[in-house]
Amino acid sequence: MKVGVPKEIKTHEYRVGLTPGAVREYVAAGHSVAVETNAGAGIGASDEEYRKAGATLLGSAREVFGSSEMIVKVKEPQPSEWTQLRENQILFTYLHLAPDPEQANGLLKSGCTAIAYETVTDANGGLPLLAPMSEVAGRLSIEAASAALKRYAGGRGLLVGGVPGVQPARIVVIGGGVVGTHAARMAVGLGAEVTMLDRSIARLRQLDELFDGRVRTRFSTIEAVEEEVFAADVVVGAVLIPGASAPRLVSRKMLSAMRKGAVIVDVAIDQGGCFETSRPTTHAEPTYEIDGVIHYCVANMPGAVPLTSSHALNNATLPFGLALANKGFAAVLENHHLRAGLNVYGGRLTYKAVAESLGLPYSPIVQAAA
Ligand SMILES: NC(=O)C1=CN([C@@H]2O[C@H](COP(=O)(O)OP(=O)(O)OC[C@H]3O[C@@H](n4cnc5c(N)ncnc54)[C@H](O)[C@@H]3O)[C@@H](O)[C@H]2O)C=CC1
Ligand SMILES: CC(=O)C(=O)O
Ligand SMILES: [Mg+2]
Repeated sequence: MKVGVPKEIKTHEYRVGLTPGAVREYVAAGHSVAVETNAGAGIGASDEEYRKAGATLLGSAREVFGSSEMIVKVKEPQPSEWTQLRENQILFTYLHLAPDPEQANGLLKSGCTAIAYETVTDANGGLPLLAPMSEVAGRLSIEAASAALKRYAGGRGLLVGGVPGVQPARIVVIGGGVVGTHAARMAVGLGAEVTMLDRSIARLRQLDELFDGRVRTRFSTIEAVEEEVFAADVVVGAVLIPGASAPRLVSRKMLSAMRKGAVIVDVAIDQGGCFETSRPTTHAEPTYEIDGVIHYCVANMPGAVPLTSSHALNNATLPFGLALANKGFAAVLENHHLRAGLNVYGGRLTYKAVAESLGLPYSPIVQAAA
């Protein structure tokens, strides 16, 4: 198959869809890979390294889109990219369509076959192509909170771990999945007082064991969220209902009763965010303030550490990408984990929670492929 890798164009996005190492694997499997010049600059991978790995370098995204049967990216396509996608071309990338009707419309119009990393599943009930970036974003969330808590940044002026004799920051993590767990690991490591909330009692039991009593766990109800948020110095939003818009768990009214100078890091912003007052920000201007509370809502957090993130992402996407390159759309029909990633096919939405969030018709894949 002809595989194409354009350079990422989202603000301060430095990751790349295929590393030179991954290109080598595709080429070894008999595929041709076209890479846009400078696509790997953000991870220090030169055009020469891509050439050595067996790629053909092309001077523009237009040539890459125009000549490839499958496009492998990192972030959701931007408006100038939707218009370059065509019928039956496979797009393999993060999409986060639920809160993004414009992108959804662009992809539906293109007729492309779009497989979203974030809804591909594995045999353990996990999301294997979201997990590596959730690990990164979870860990980064505490770095972001720590920066925003500084007084000059508008925060309360708290050191996350405190010092002997002075209490540390109270960090509340809503959602105890991959992001939440990695946020908690960093927060515990820095010496914060950590509370995790989740809707799954089974998950709360696992977290209790994992952290050996070092974090408090709490079942997530409106009352619990309210009590915890009011007493928090930092709140990390880390909930997910796969494919769907994030549930709004912290209202504007709750926010207004929070401590002044407290920080919220809404990692779930790529699915629309779990605070009523969240709106997506970029690494260029990551924070804003409402009611004295600092909001950090960067939708592509792992883009800030592209070297770590591109390798972690490629490790996870490689087997799925190779299956797509080897078998084309048949791979989607054959493998139910890859099929769970199919969000758009032939101008129809094939992922139920996405269609419901957007208020658009849903077509089961069997019907869409008929
Ligand atoms: N902003 C960014 O750069 C990035 C954002 N993300 C996003 O972070 C979010 C979380 O991702 P993961 O941790 O991988 O998901 P996950 O599926 O591993 O964990 C989500 C957790 O939320 C819990 N949950 C659902 N509803 C809840 C509620 N009402 N109250 C409390 N907990 C609830 C679930 O039980 C689950 O344990 C997703 O929206 C993901 O797309 C992930 C990576 C990067
Ligand atoms: C998951 C996601 O949105 C990201 O890695 O940018
Ligand atoms: Mg988006």
